[in-house]
Amino acid sequence: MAATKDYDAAAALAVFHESRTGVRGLVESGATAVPSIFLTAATPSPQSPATTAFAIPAVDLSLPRSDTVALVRAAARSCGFFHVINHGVPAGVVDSAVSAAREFHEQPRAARSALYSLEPVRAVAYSTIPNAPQKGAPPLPWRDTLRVRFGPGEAPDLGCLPAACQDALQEYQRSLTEFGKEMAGLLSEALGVGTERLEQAMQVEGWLMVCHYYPPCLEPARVVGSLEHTDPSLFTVLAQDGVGGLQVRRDDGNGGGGEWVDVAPVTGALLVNIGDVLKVVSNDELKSVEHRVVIKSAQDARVSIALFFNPAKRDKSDLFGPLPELVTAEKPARYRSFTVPEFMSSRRDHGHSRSSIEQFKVSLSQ
Ligand SMILES: O=C(O)CCC(=O)C(=O)O
Ligand SMILES: [Fe+2]
Repeated sequence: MAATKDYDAAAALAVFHESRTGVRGLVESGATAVPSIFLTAATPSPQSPATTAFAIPAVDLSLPRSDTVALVRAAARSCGFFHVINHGVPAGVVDSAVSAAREFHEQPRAARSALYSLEPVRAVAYSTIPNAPQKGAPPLPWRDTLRVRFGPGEAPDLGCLPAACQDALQEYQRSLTEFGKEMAGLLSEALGVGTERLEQAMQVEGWLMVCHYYPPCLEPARVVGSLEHTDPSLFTVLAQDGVGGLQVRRDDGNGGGGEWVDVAPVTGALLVNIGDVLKVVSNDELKSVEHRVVIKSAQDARVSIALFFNPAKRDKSDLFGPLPELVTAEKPARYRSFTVPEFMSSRRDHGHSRSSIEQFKVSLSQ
């Protein structure tokens, strides 16, 4: 009776989106059982504990430049994730942004539901973003997201957000613009191609911000906060509260998926991870690592803000591929060149896992 089951799931999904109040709406309404549209078919559950203690590397921006570059190089080549400390973004700016995101998601239902939209975001949209279809994955994550697009072009009209929230998110994005330029320079130096090279090649911009809210769940082991994925960005900067739940997949050394390990939040740090576009541009020098979010708490909601730094050059004529300096006789180009629209369409077709860049891989066997 697959057809009946599918019909029920589609109907349940439609009813959920029509409520326009996200997962938090369910929790607020006192629901005790997790609806099946959130349940993972696959076992074991994503909650399965990490077996190895593993510390995400830290990069200290107050060290002499060459030491910082060495830390970035080591972290971006091994783990693909690193905490940045002494980053120069005032702690108050980061904390206010995380509080503002929480405030948005914890507003009364009517205020949130006015912004509920599943459409690609122009300036501001709020929704539970469905998972891309993937075998064994539930249709919905246990997560609500406020998406804010800051560019290109004029500053967005954030007038639909509460005033305090507008100011805090805008201030955070402004502060991270400087930080993003600094990070692009460090990553460029880490690749040995000169401070300005990444900026010149692609114009690095942090325009897309996603403010996630992971409500508490009475059956946390049965839901997925964020399904495993790699980021499509050059790099992503994440601010989070102290609840935890982010996990990264360690490399098993053979290019395959290793075990999941917890990324414990570090007070005052910003977390940076390498995305698929930078992996390609670096000709596989840097790693774009799979990550996911599990729900840790039956009491506390978790809040995180991801800012995606992407190439601003994204026309049909702007080609990306491994930087010529990183292609040698010993290390030929691992990928063919492609445009950002081509890459995004591959991601839609292949889901958000690492397979979306595989199709640009050049076969090295001939
Ligand atoms: O909430 C998090 O910690 C991670 C979110 C994430 O991976 C993303 O938005 O791409
Ligand atoms: Fe991500």
